[in-house]
Amino acid sequence: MRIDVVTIFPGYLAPLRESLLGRAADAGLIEVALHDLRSWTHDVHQTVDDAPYGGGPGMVMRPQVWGEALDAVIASDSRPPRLVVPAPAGRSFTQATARAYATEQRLVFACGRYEGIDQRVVDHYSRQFPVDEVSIGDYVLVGGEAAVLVIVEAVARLLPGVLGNPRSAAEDSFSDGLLEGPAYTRPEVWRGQAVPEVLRSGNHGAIARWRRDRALERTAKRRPDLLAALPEDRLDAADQAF
Ligand SMILES: Nc1ccccc1-c1cnco1
Repeated sequence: MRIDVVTIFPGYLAPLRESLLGRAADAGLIEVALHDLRSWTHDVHQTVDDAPYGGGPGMVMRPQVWGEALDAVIASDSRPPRLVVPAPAGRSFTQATARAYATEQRLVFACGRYEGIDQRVVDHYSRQFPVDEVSIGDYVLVGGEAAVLVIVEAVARLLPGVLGNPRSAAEDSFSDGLLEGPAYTRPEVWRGQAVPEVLRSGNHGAIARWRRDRALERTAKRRPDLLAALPEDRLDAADQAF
């Protein structure tokens, strides 16, 4: 997979070259290219934003700069892109989104700052490629860069060969629609707290049941919305207690 990120703070995306993603890039599983939006400005101040039409607070990013940047970046590789624009008004980015993005040959991220990017940029490219405005949560960031780090990590870990243990991608939180329950490791007792007996019993059926119950309990308490969204056939008779 090829990933391009256009941003006015390329240094912010340096972590994409570290650890997990760094190894994946070295192994050629992911190709990450960072592009400084200001490279496509032509004035001495490298202006990327301007006052919003209709007035109001903040600044809007200019369409001309984004158009030249995205034209150049998209043309730099033959793989057809999905353009992803992190935005507070975007559709929610979920594990399902991550799974869908993991099937793409190429993702091009446009990192907006200030009050966003002139809408005509998204409208223009939507006529040529799939364009998604996505939100990673209901809070306000200064720009899209942090969201790109989140999205790229969630997507890259699903790519074959990126994770050491492929099973964990399939079994992690949200993959069965529930939150993961509590996890324990040695020592057996720590500050007077013992590991639940069942986990040391060697009874795999009982352990699986206990883990499912803890996941259902935690999901019912912390994310009842996830429980309500579960398809009927995903809950068996023993689950009905939640
Ligand atoms: N708040 C923001 C400001 C700028 C670009 C993205 C966001 C965002 C993305 N997901 C939540 O917020």
